[in-house]
Amino acid sequence: MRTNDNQRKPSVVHVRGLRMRYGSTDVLKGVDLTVAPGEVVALLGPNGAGKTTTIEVLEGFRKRSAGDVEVLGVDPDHGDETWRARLGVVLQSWRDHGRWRVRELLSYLSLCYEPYRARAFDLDELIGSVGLTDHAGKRIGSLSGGQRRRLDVAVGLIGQPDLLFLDEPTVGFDPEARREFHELVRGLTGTTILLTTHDLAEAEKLADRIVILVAGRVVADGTAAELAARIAGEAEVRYRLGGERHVLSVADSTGYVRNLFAEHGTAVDDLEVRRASLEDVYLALVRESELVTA
Ligand SMILES: Nc1ncnc2c1ncn2[C@@H]1O[C@H](COP(=O)(O)OP(=O)(O)OP(=O)(O)O)[C@@H](O)[C@H]1O
Repeated sequence: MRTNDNQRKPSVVHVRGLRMRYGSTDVLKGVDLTVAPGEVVALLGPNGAGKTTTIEVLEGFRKRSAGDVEVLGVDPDHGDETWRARLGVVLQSWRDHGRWRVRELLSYLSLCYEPYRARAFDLDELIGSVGLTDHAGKRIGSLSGGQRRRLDVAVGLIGQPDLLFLDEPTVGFDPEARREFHELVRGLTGTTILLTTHDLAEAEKLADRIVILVAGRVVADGTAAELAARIAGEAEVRYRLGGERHVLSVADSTGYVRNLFAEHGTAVDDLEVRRASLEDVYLALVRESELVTA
């Protein structure tokens, strides 16, 4: 977590018993979610689990069917312009404004936030912080996918938001652009972020806390290590001894390895201890929850 006294501060997002119904279909069935100031929370879940719906309710884009929701201390159904100006929203990449130049668009958008600004704002600093200084004079239509996404983030940050929403931010990125984007987000120290993603490595890299949503319900909420502890009874230990390969699952891997070395010393070779990855944890939790809700 990027701030150490989050527990004592009021939460940025506070959701209790959120329900959403489209026609006769319940899409959110009582979601509880808390995000503390400065925290980065990743919302994971299979297609159709309700992630975007949840985010859209929090952004005030959708009216919920039931439940208590506060974002920055305000019910999103009653959020005014001042409240809205405190939110940053990065939607899945948009393709408008191709003829505008980067700095020109950001400068124009920045003016819209001027009446709501509490802090000094430097446009070139923002452009620099998303790594677009060398592209500030370029037409938006000529940017690469990764540069375009940086611009999306700059648009999300232009109002100096207290809370930033990132909806599947790196879809379609090549590995280099993805890594650069992750560095960019990790550099936004102090900004509270709620992101959705299908990329588990991304969630693990960026998020302080992971919330897994399945069929409209939160089935897990914790750090990646806490989630792993929920299912990871055993670790896999692999090693080579006297030319023979050994692979086995053990509950106490540290104790096992200690005994192994005490008994065989330097004859043990190629040792690997593998704990459950976030992907193992995620798939186990989703399967378990789908069995319960089936
Ligand atoms: N306007 C709508 N009217 C009716 N049903 C809707 C509407 N919007 C979303 N849904 C349904 O609500 C469910 C949740 O959708 P949502 O987009 O929130 O899921 P998601 O977890 O974000 O999925 P994905 O990972 O595919 O983006 C889906 O079954 C979807 O079909």
